Amino acid sequence: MRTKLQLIFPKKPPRTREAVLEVRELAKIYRVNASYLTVLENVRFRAATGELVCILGPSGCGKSTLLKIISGFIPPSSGKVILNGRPVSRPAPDRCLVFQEDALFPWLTVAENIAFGLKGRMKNKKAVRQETDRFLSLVGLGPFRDYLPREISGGMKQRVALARVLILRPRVLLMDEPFGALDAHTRSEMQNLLLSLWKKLSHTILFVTHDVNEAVTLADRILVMDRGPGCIRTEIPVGLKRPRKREDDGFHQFCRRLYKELRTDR
Ligand SMILES: Nc1ncnc2c1ncn2[C@@H]1O[C@H](COP(=O)(O)OP(=O)(O)OP(=O)(O)O)[C@@H](O)[C@H]1O
Repeated sequence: MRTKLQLIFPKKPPRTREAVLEVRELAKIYRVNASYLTVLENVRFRAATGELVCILGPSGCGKSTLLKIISGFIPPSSGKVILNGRPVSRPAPDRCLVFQEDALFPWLTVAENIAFGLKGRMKNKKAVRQETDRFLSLVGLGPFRDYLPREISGGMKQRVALARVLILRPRVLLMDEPFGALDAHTRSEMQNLLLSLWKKLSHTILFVTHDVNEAVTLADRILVMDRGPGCIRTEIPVGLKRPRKREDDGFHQFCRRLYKELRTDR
């Protein structure tokens, strides 16, 4: 049965772009001591090439578990993840995961951290340097190329974390509350940076958050999850024009509707 809010929100327009990622009837059961915990049940959705999809849901609904399965770090108990027509069975550079606390290599400089994943793939040192410079500049860290991670701020570390995965040209970028530990101003700067990189590089992004404002700022489409066990309750296309401004009435209205959708007693 459709909820009241599903009736208020416009239906997603027909997808014109090819699906790059398909999650089919995914379930995950963890074994904890002697008992079993069903964390995900019947999760299914698709993400088109170049689409920015936010996954929004309460704590413990299985958002991180879902991203770990899509990245191939853990297997599902049943169901499948299909990327470009092929089932995912292990981690691969076509799917890169960025976490809230991204551990950079502390003994490498900013530029060396960004170049790290390229070295096994590109033999030509000049080409590695050129690519590294390009990504340093894309994330605004050109002047900091020789700094060590301990010498830069939390926001700058997340820029390095972003650059070092984007340089690998993943088909799908998986982001697990990547800006959750940043102050409000830096967080907003990082959201703008992510949007400008996404516009330039047009990769598909799955972005997990429990911040309604963040989801409305970023997403083409929001998947709202429920817990106990985790499933996708509804999909909401965000029809607001970009760039989105938080002070706009349309933005507020959208957030209010989403808050309602997230309430379990609605
Ligand atoms: N390796 C594991 N073994 C057993 N249970 C786990 C494991 N990983 C996660 N869980 C459980 O699965 C449930 C979902 O966890 P998960 O981290 O995926 O949720 P989440 O929605 O990302 O939460 P949050 O928003 O708080 O980060 C929780 O009850 C958690 O305790």
